[in-house]
Amino acid sequence: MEILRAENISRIYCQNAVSLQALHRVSVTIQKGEFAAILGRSGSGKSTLLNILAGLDKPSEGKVYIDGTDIFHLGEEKRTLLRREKIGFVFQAYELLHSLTVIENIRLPELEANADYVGELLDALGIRQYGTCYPDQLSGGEQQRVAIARALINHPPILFADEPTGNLDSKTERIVIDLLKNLAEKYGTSILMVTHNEDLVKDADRVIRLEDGEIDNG
Ligand SMILES: Nc1ncnc2c1ncn2[C@@H]1O[C@H](COP(=O)(O)OP(=O)(O)OP(=O)(O)O)[C@@H](O)[C@H]1O
Repeated sequence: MEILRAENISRIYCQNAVSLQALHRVSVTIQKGEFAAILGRSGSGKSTLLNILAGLDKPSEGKVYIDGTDIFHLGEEKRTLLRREKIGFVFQAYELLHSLTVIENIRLPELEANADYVGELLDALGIRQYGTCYPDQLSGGEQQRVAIARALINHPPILFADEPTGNLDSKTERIVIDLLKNLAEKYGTSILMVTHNEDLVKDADRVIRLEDGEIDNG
């Protein structure tokens, strides 16, 4: 069963009267529960593709279906609601709110979140002791674990992660990737992770290689 299907995605950026084709007719399908990695060099279009698949940016051409819904056929408001219901997003730079505690950050996308589930995520990610701390008091790896908990709080069927360990040392990177994988397996979440690190893609069920904005099937 597929959770995401993208058909012939192209993205052209226009800047200073110059246009740049960042993606050219990229098609991708992600199955329920699958852990897929998008691998490619800097500038190959990885972040552009991830942002479009997550509905954060619009393609110049092409369609994206999440759980069967054509997301760019929806108006802005409905797309935001669909994102809230179906998508979790983990950013390289964590993007936590520094004036909120760890627990407040985690609950932010889902203020009605069940307290037991918040506790379960805190335990699973080994951050229960930091619940009332502020992000600045935590290490980078700990902050990324908070960001993963926040991304999972709404039980999304698909989790997008853009270089989630890009700011971490290799030991912490391993811990974060293992946690991400274990949680996704536990909750049946699909993961689509962008990386340029060949070592990390060994964990993935499937690797999608991007080169100059195109899928490299070679
Ligand atoms: N907002 C933008 N305006 C204009 N050009 C952009 C914009 N965002 C990205 N680009 C260009 O599109 C191409 C693809 O960029 P993108 O960030 O998707 O690649 P990437 O593979 O994620 O790179 P990195 O690994 O360095 O993050 C690059 O040539 C980049 O300069």
